[in-house]
Amino acid sequence: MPKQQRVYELAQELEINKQELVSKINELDLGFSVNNYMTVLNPPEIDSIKAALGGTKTEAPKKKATKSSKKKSSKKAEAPVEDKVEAAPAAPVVRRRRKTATEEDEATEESTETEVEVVRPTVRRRRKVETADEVEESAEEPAIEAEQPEEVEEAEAVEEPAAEEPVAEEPVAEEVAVEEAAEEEAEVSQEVSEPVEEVEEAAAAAPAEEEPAKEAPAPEEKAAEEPAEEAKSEAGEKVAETVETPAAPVAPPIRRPPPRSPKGGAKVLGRISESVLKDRLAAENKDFTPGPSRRPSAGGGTRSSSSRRRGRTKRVVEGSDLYGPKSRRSRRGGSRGRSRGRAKKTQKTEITQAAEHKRVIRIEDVISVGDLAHSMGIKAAQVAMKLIESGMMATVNTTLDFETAALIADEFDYTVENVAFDIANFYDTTPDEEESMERRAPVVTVMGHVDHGKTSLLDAVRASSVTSGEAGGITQHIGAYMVETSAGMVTFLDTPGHEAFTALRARGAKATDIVVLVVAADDGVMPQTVEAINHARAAEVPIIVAINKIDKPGANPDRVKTALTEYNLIPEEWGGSTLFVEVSALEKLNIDGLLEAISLQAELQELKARADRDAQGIVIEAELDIGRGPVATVLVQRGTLNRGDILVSGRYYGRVRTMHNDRAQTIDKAGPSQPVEITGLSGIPEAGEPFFVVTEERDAKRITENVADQRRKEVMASRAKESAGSLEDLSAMIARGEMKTLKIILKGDVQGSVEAIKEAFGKLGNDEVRTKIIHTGVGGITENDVNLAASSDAGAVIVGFNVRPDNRAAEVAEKYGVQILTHSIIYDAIEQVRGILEGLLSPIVQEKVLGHAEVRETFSAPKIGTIAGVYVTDGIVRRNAKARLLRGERVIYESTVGSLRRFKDDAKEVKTGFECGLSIENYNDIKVGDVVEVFELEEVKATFD
Ligand SMILES: Nc1nc2c(ncn2[C@@H]2O[C@H](COP(=O)(O)OP(=O)(O)OP(=O)(O)O)[C@@H](O)[C@H]2O)c(=O)[nH]1
Repeated sequence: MPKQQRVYELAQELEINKQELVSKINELDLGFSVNNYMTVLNPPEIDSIKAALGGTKTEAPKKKATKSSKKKSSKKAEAPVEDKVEAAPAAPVVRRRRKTATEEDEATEESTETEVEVVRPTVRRRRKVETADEVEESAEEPAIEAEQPEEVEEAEAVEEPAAEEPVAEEPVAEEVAVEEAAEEEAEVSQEVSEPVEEVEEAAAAAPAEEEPAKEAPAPEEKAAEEPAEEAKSEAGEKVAETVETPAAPVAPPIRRPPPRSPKGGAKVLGRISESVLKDRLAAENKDFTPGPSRRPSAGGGTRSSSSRRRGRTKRVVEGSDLYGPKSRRSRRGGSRGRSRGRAKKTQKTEITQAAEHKRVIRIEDVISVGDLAHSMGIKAAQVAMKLIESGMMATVNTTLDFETAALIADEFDYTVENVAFDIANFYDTTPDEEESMERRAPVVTVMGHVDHGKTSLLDAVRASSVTSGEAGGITQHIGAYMVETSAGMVTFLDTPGHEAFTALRARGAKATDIVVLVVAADDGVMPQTVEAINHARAAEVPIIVAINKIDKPGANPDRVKTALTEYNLIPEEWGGSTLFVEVSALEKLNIDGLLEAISLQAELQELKARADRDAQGIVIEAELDIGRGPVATVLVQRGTLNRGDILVSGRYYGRVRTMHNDRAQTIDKAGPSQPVEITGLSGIPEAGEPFFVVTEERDAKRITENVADQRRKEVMASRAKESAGSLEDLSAMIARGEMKTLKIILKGDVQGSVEAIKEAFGKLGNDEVRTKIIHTGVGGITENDVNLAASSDAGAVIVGFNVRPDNRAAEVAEKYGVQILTHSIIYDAIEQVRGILEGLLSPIVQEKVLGHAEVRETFSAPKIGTIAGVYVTDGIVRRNAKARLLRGERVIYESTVGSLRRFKDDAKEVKTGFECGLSIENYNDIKVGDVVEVFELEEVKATFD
């Protein structure tokens, strides 16, 4: 001490159950919460937990004793299960009861575990928990399995009773998987426990909610520890079976004395008669499938803890949105693991109607058919069938986008929720209450054709500002500034030019309230004027037309007005609704008139914002200042930005260290429509990137990390799509000279075949193209492989020999456009790669002679030059075909056939035996006796042979 501890370590120290400790920490409202028992606690947190849990320790010795004895018996039971389960005699239920009933004085959570064991064998559950723990600590990465989705399906269908598949086989090593498993366990436990209570009540047992296995008689525990392990295991299995198979013989229930305990959350132990249980479930309109390989409940409070955790997922930063992809992967892995475990445990599928709240499937943009089916607890084939019925060919690996997944899920009465990380979810888009808002300055952007006077007009406006002459009011360029007019403040974005405007708009940010369209009176409506109109229209921003340069002699404002009517910009005096102002930026004529028009327009728009809230806004521009680090000009759009606020913008965040207004004055706060220059960000955000303020720095960190991750993937995706969209694209790349090597990631089922294929690939190719193995490995194709392929400079293909991509890898490959080639015959793999390489070879250009023509006479034509009167001796002569002039054996000139005529008519081609006149493009020195050889070039696919 003092040192950090994980929750489970503290639980060990406090001698309480780790899940229970998680629940308690979150219940105690200590000012922090924990996600799961792997969460790291700081010394102060540890102290406050210990202080708050002072009373808990008193229970510890009992618990420990119970737990250890339970573990002991549980462990004893484990070993034989796998080998002897089939040989064991069936008498199970009683034995199970005995074992579980031994848990005298067991604390809340322990008793709930026991209760689960009533209906499902303890052995497996205990093992899963323990194994998961162990794996969690030891394994960094789940074992890669050459997992074929079909196998999963098969497994679901087989559903053999198989306690022998240890959960540790599954890649559940990661924390989140375990956590999720725990959550689900809790739910199962709760569901299962309800009937138990009922049974107990029926058996005249009183306060079912109250007490763990207090009444469990000691002899039963002994019985549980008897050497007849196999019988016990068998018992567990049998319990499971009898519960779901109505025809199975049912052992008579053993009634127990009503349990008593002052502690809440514990459940009464009692043996459940299958028929009673079934009746109970039937009464509740539920079905019961004992399959889920869920761990025993970690305590009476676990359900609430689980829901608390869910509740937290809705929090900005605790949500699943913020979990890294790694966690998500492990979650998936975990869920697959459970699926398989469940499949092997049950004899046959029973359709379990999920509770309403569980009928929501959360996906991140996409989901595979297999995963979707799994989430709905149905066979992938059913989902595939639905898709095929709707006209979409699908396999278990087909990736569905959110819309399709939602449609299909709806067919099965499920809802799909897209929980993909989207920073836009963090922007508060709910409008503030009308009464909380106050008038704000309009934000104006000046646009127009080049040289029509945008900059001059902005300068003139700035100079006209009431405050411009103030001492200390040295204007500095911060990309935006506020001008005080007689009608109030106006904010000008000093980003003339369409690019800046569109850059802001491209990010969905609407920074501008009014566009001032500058049109030079002497030049009129020009292409960029029209572009500006279109941009403003697209952004639904009203336009004020400033007809500039009216001081110029050739100025013709009416011509401009007339021209603009074509674009539906009609001045008021002509019956329209557009404000037109005639100005001279140079002479500073009527600048007030322009500002007045702006104020009038702003009034019409009733621009309001709430000031007393966290700031939100947009980055106008940002750059790196050598001395100050990243400097950003931001426009506050709602709320007030304070110095010291934690600001998040795209990938970057930081505490606002300094804040200056457009006159370089240090300020502490900035309200709506105010542009300020800030420092303190971790990087340079892009112009147009929205920003918002968060309270916790760690929230900012997590959000920006996710944004960075997401943007990286987007870049990778677009790059991969461009570069590795298809094999044809790869060929196109080589044609463009962009790739000379075919990068390959090679995965195989065994090292031997990987080595053999690697060697064979190495021999393919020639001087021009070759393979380059950038990664090899034994095992299934994983998301990492796909990421590697996608991030490879020129894209890479993945070759899988006797292995397939897991669902996640397939999804990501689809997303990034990474090619995955799977084979089970080495020869085929080699041939395909050879084919790709050959496709990458530059085609061979061959010459094909079309024919010859002998020059019989020559004459010259005005415009054309020398015309040769020729006789086609063989083949054909074609207009525009390539031609070379031969004099004897010498090639005199190479060009194309220009004009081609027979008598007075133009001809396309002339055949053997005919005469015609032709010219050779750019060559006149044709002589009688020369031969014109006509030919064309054709491309032939190159091969290595
Ligand atoms: N006579 C006259 N000349 C003007 C007026 N406004 C601008 N000019 C001149 O027009 C030219 C272009 O003005 P700018 O303000 O640079 O025009 P701009 O639209 O900002 O140009 P770009 O930034 O290149 O798109 C300059 O030489 C200005 O002096 C005006 O009202 N009257």
